[in-house]
Amino acid sequence: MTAGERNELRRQERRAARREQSDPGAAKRGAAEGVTKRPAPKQTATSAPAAPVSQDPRPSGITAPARTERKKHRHKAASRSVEVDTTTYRAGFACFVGRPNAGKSTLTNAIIGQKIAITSNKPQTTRHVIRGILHQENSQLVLVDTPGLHRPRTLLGERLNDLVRETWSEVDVIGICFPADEPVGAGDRFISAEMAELKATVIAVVTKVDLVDPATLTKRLLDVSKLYDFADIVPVSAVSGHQVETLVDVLVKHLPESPPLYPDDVLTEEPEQVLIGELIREAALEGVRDELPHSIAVLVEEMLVEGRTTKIYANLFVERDSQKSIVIGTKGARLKDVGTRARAEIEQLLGRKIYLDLHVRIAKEWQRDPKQLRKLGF
Ligand SMILES: Nc1nc2c(ncn2[C@@H]2O[C@H](COP(=O)(O)OP(=O)(O)OP(=O)(O)O)[C@@H](O)[C@H]2O)c(=O)[nH]1
Repeated sequence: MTAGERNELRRQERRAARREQSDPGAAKRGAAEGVTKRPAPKQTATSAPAAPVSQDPRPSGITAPARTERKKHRHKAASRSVEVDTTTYRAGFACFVGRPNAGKSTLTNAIIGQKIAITSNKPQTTRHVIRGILHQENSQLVLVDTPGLHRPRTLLGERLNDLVRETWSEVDVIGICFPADEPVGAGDRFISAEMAELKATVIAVVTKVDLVDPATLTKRLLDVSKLYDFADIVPVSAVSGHQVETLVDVLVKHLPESPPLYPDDVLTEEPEQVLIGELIREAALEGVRDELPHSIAVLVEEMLVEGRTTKIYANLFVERDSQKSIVIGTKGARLKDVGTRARAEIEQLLGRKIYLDLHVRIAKEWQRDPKQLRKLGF
């Protein structure tokens, strides 16, 4: 071995030791991540029996509440001491798709039981692929959150579409979300048609059922059932929790038999800084009535732990001067408000006190500039 080779070997050993020190689970997770790249064989998913058909006058395949007495839709992480029976254990990836505002993020949060995806009543606020992991005794459900599919107008739009299609091709189950309070439309037909070529099992999720009466729901379920040959159709309300557990059961039923893909203490793969950035962006979007959602990006520049407080320095990027004034508001009142709301959310996420330093900056045309997009994490 040459001196150069010896040095390289030592460098590699040092790097591995550092990695292990800073994140002892990394090696295990790394191995698990490899599984996501596998050409996921659809083993049991396609052959799994359909969910029990209810007595309701609904199309076949619609899944009625399996257990009416189920208390809550929160799930505890499986205890470490639980022996995993890998012969019946299922693990895999699922994602929710659907038109903007269909309730995908809210549903992801309801299933994982922690605020990991970003919700807002403005369409198109979900940008990052955020994985939430639901650990149950005999299954592990990895939820991938994607933005919607759109006619791209900018480089960002194209990247987002690529991301969506890439995600669709990697998951085991796709749940198309149809809001119960809106009629089935062209967007729903477009998304359903996109499913034909995919290897994943496709189910329909009729969301926000708390907003409609039974007759409207029945009509919506029938309309949805005509769109595609869904493996199951599940009506849910992420807000009331109605049928959220049933939906989890259905998703899990369609996962392949597989050992766990992640250690049982992992809730999301998204780094803390990205989650914090998303919470700030969500706060900044509140009450904005124009096209601003597409133009705001947040980058958490630095996080410093000082005693019991974590200091967070973040930049809020907009594209134009006029947008900057909107975000800041009269005499800075709006930005102050954004900071207060974001701080409360972040403190809840981190479970400790934070000091938040927010700056609004202009990054001209960032949605069209590859360098800026990279910097902002796209
Ligand atoms: N009443 C009711 N409202 C819901 C429910 N699920 C979501 N919402 C509301 O619908 C709006 C959109 O929800 P999101 O979860 O952000 O929708 P999304 O599909 O992720 O939206 P995009 O990120 O735009 O694709 C929010 O205001 C939610 O609070 C539900 O089950 N019941």
